[in-house]
Amino acid sequence: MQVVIVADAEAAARTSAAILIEQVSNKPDSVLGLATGSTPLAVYAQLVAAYRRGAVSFAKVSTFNLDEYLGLNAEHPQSYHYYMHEHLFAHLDIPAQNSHLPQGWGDPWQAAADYENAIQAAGGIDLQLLGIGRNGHIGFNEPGSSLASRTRIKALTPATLEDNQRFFAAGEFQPTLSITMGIGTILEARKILLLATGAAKAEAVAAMVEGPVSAACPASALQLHPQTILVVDEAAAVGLQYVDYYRQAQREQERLLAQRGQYAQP
Ligand SMILES: O=P(O)(O)OC[C@H]1O[C@](O)(CO)[C@@H](O)[C@@H]1O
Repeated sequence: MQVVIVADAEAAARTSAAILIEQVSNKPDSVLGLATGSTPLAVYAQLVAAYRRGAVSFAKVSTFNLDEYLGLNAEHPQSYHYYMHEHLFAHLDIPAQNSHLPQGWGDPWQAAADYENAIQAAGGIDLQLLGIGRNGHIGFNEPGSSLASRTRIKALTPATLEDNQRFFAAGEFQPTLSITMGIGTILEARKILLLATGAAKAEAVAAMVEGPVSAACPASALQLHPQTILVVDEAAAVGLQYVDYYRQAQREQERLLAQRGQYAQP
């Protein structure tokens, strides 16, 4: 896993957006895996800004989101369909039919199977953007999830329900079930970019990077993925034991890339 430590949440969003833009510039018909939650919001704002200044086009891109609540329709303000439309899709040139989210209504078993098929039919995900829950979840794969799991229904833990309670009004229906890509599904993405910021994520980040590969921390499964980049700010990196090494490796990587540029000169 490549660990990139940057100063703050703003720098983390900038770095992550640059990676996504590079992906789309290199492969305009990229299939992107997208995430929700508070963390990616600043990344999406950067993508919208880049699109508006003409730096990138998403006209050929397809997207697949990680997850959705069960029991909310696409118009519900807390649904991830609504979130993605509000924060990203309404502001970019992605054709509407190219954006996919798991369906939180109707037959969820059928929706899960259809979602897996749609990802396959699109040729698989080129770059998957992820956040991480305080309990180490990715998507809604809560602790205890099979590391080989596929898109399916998943019950939310009390910790996740509590974390997400702030988005629902008092007395409003808050879903306790979700439909989420599985960990096996996520691991099939060709590249993975996980973004984590703030002190509340430090423990989960340490477990993901330096703990054992274990269903107790679903994000630790990313240790098995050959092309994962983790972008963290200083606050989320405080629990990492080998932080000096990650910084050194980052410097070496930059030096090598600069050299490669030199060798590429005619
Ligand atoms: O970025 P936040 O709001 O801390 O959310 C943490 C995680 O919880 C989820 O929203 C649940 O799907 C993830 O997508 C996200 O990475």
